[in-house]
Amino acid sequence: MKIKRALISVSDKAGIVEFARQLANYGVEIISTGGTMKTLREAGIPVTYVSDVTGFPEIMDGRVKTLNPYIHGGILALRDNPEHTAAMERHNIKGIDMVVVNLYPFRQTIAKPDVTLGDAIENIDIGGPAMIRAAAKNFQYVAVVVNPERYTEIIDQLAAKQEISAEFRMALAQEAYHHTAEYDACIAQYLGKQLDNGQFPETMHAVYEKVQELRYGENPHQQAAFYREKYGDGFGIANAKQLHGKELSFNNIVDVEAAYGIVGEFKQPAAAIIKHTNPCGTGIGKTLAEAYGKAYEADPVSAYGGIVGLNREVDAITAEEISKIFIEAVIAPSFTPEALTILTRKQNIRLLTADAVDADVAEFDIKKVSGGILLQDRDTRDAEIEDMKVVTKRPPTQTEWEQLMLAWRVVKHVKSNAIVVAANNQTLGVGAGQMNRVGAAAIALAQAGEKARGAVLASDAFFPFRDTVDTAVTAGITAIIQPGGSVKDAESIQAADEQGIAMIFTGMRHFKH
Ligand SMILES: NC(=O)c1ncn([C@@H]2O[C@H](COP(=O)(O)O)[C@@H](O)[C@H]2O)c1NC=O
Repeated sequence: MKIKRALISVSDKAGIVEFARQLANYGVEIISTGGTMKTLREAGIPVTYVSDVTGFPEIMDGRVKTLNPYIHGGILALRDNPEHTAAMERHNIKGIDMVVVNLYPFRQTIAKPDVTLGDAIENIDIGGPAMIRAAAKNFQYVAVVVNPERYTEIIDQLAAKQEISAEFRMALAQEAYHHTAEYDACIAQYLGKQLDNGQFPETMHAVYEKVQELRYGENPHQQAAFYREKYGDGFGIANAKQLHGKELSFNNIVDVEAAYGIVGEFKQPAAAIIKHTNPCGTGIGKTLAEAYGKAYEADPVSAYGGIVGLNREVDAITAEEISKIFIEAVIAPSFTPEALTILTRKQNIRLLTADAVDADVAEFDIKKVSGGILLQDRDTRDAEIEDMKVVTKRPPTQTEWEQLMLAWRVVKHVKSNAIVVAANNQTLGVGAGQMNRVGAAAIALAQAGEKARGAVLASDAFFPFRDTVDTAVTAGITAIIQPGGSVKDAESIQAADEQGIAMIFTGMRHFKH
């Protein structure tokens, strides 16, 4: 299919002069709207003004410029349909074989802090999408170009064969419909916000772009790919930079997310080691190396093959410690050059940096169920000592308070039913994903062993019975943090008081399913 006439009407004029010049060199006649025409003519490229084709001026501040049968007939005519070609002849409509359009910058306009509804509305492109959709529908005969990144490939095809291949025209059409769909979705979302339709939209049009295909999914027999929000703010795991190591696996990505989530809870240097999305060890310290050492010591057996999350720049001392065992991946805000030298000695270890997600980012937590999704706010509420209530006769000591806060911050990230035992700025035992709470406590306490004597215990949800308190005290726990709210709270409090331990209620639950 030879390209004889091209209509170019672009808001983003990047690369357009060079592209149009090349088209002109191949003998393509170029038609353009006012601004584009000006840009091209100033560059010395011959251009036919769209008004000279339509016989009509651009009117109403450009709201109507290409919405005309001379344009749309030229784009939509089926070139091998005698009725269509007869109509072209009868009405003196000439074919348009290529449409190069990018749209009024609606998304950029509404991103401006002082944007008015009027500005937004004026930036809704009408003529552009009409031409794009027409050209995409008629891709058998017409090439549609919405993405400036395609300019080079188009010129390459013209250089090689003087035409655009049928396969490429279809791919361009598909890209074009994605483009207009995204554009309209953005407008609908914006208008929904103006109408204050509530926090949860009636219809969701999320736009994700593929980051990479993965070797496999959760298991080798499952195929998988990784996507990120196309118009996100650039934070979080989907925007992490991989500095070194093997390609991330599906499970690595999930675990890296978990690791970064935990260490993001802490203001002081913190480290977490993740296995199957649960933290087998978490530590805090004055330095990152100290925090990592505590996280590792918490459960050295499970740490093997784990994913490490750190909330400070990784220094050489920490890097040396990490490189002592096999670790799958490390995520941190940054690495010093020395740390990178040490860690990259290991060929396979994946090293990632990412911007943590701020608590105030209005992002939904989304969970997939068959046939739908569940949306909720992210669980970002910070634990403040002032919000907590001492319910026992004995209040926690200062040290107990510190360890209780550590355990509480960690238990939030452990699969429910969850129990965390902690002392000396590290977790000692983690009971994750159990079907009853006392079972989770038994696992965490067994793992802590003798170290549970004088340690503290956190529970992600209330105790339905006093049995967990009794089990904890028997193992040597001296203070407990839990949400409270059970009908049998009084029995748990009595159990704590009888045995002289401290207990605090947070009034907030941290289930994680
Ligand atoms: N109204 C129309 O008929 C119309 N035809 C093309 N446009 C848009 O006008 C823009 C280019 O305008 P200019 O060449 O004047 O800078 C493009 O983003 C194109 O999508 C139109 N503008 C908006 O709807």
